[in-house]
Amino acid sequence: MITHFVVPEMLPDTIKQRLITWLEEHRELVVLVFCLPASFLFTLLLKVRAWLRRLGGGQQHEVAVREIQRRVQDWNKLPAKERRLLCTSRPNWLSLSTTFFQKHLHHRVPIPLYEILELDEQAMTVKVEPMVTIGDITEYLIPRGYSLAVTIELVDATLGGLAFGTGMSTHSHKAGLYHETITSYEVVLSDGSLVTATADNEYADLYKALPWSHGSLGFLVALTLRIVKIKPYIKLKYTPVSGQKNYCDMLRNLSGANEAKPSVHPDYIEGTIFSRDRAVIMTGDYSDYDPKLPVNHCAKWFKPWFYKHVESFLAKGETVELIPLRDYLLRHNRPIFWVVEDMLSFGNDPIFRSLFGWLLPPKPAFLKFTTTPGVRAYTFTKQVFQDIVLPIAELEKQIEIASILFEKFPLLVYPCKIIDHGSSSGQLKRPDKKYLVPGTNYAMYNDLGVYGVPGKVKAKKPYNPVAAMREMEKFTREVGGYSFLYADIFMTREEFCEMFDLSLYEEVRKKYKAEGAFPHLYDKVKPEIDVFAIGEQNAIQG
Ligand SMILES: Cc1cc2nc3c(=O)[nH]c(=O)nc-3n(C[C@H](O)[C@H](O)[C@H](O)COP(=O)(O)OP(=O)(O)OC[C@H]3O[C@@H](n4cnc5c(N)ncnc54)[C@H](O)[C@@H]3O)c2cc1C
Ligand SMILES: NC(=O)C1=CN([C@@H]2O[C@H](COP(=O)(O)OP(=O)(O)OC[C@H]3O[C@@H](n4cnc5c(N)ncnc54)[C@H](OP(=O)(O)O)[C@@H]3O)[C@@H](O)[C@H]2O)C=CC1
Ligand SMILES: CC(C)=CCC[C@@H](C)[C@H]1CC[C@@]2(C)C3=C(CC[C@]12C)[C@@]1(C)CC[C@H](O)C(C)(C)[C@@H]1CC3
Repeated sequence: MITHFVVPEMLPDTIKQRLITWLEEHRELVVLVFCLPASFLFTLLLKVRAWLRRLGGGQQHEVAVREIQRRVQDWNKLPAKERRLLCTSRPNWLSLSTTFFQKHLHHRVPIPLYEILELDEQAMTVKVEPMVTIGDITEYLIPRGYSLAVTIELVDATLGGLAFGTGMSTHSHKAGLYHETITSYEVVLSDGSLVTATADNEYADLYKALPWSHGSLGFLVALTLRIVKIKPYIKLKYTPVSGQKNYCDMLRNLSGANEAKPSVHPDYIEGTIFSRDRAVIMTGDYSDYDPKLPVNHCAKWFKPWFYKHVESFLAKGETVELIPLRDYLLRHNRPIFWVVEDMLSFGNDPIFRSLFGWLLPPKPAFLKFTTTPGVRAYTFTKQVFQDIVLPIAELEKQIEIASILFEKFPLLVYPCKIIDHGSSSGQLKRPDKKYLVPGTNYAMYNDLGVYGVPGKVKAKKPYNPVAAMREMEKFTREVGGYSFLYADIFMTREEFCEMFDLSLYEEVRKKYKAEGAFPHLYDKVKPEIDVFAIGEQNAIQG
């Protein structure tokens, strides 16, 4: 895929074709000598930019918010014909979605809000501006002995983006999805007014509809999040399990899907599925230093990639080690879970790691910045990036279907609590009663992560990306699950409305005059390209 952007368009076709063939044959060399150093420089440039922004001192929160309100009021004064729908001016290449929302067709409003506003140790909350990243907040909270209740593993994700998209971590079987940890949102509505929405104030309907709204109801200018107390290490136990039912049962029991026993469920749970029949289940608890246990600084650049380290326990058997909290939270960083493996097959080689490990991972923003239409088509036809929230009771079926459709391992499993908030629950459909954990108001779901080049593509077997993804989405709808909307979706509008419950959302859009001001959720997250046509062209025929 790299080839398409290093070959200048103006070259004669024959030379261009030869160059492309050469580059494709030496793809990994191109990644090593061009892509990784360029990504490294790009990351440095972004850091300098952030540093300069800090040096300049941010605007006072109230002043910056008034400026956003003023811009929205000015937009209201435009003649109706000139009023294009509103979105933030954050460039799409900075965002962590695989789609490229067409911001240039919209009226872009800058949201220059990068500050952490207040830590309240009594209430155990932190108030932040929306462009604060996971990197910034962990840098601030961890030395003070706290962490967000749901800290996702990608340092570049913003706290606002996660609030309006969604987020989950290996602690989500206790804390739920990221939005369950948000206690209030401050939002600028389409008329320029500023409101604070909480679960029990007059804007409770807005509070419920904001998660999974992707900026289609208003501009977020501040949010308050729950925090938890931490310890310096995670005591992590790796348990290899054979037999699909065995590892699925184990994940259900550990996460509390069958019975709620909060004191016995570990703080962190993760499953890495290496084949239909073999998995390693990881359970972690906060811990102080224990001289009896080995300490593994697994995030250091010369260490084996985490999922490879995990895989080694299939042969070694059950093992316990201490992992410093930072290393635990960053465990999937260098190989971006297992995405980098498909770009650089020798990336986990000990010699490569010792010499060049520090160059990893390539920055998602760099990869997006350099994406050409050819690369974009390649990404969704020959690769798959999906996180899907599904009832854990159906875990065996999930694994069967994903392995038939994509032949891609490892698969990622994070258990996650989905709370039934009653009749007006927002965009997430209420969990089916049969999935509720007895005596509670929640059901245990899980994230199923499928990342990389499908085995069928590698083996040049028949593969139609659109048909495969639509099959996966159909299954998701049938069991009452939800697709993460940062990823490409292949549903029609009707199918989308079947997967999500948009009744409260549509009411809220009318009531707070988002209609005609912000794009509709479906329009905001649907792929910007004609996936059906491109998918058909790129399907591998049998
Ligand atoms: C203790 C700790 C916990 C972390 N937890 C998470 C997490 O939960 N989820 C996640 O996605 N990422 C986590 N990280 C990673 C962290 O977000 C990134 O390392 C950092 O914020 C930005 O990375 P960088 O490569 O841009 O900058 P770097 O060059 O790695 O860091 C810039 C500077 O900030 C310091 N620093 C970086 N992160 C922290 C931190 N969290 N606490 C104290 N000082 C820090 C570094 O020592 C350095 O001086 C954690 C890091 C640390 C040290
Ligand atoms: N572990 C996990 O849970 C992971 C989750 N993700 C996903 O990544 C995304 C977060 O990435 P990030 O790059 O930070 O976010 P994005 O920039 O992709 O923003 C996500 C959505 O929220 C909207 N939005 C963001 N900030 C504001 C604001 N201040 N006001 C109004 N709307 C706003 C964006 O609208 P607009 O287009 O107008 O900017 C966009 O539609 C989420 O979608 C999340 O699901 C990714 C990785 C891991
Ligand atoms: C719930 C959990 C564990 C989520 C983890 C999700 C990550 C694996 C995803 C989130 C964003 C993500 C899809 C991304 C990519 C890889 C997988 C990521 C990092 C990449 C970098 C793959 C290459 C693509 O061309 C492109 C650059 C568009 C994307 C960007 C987002």
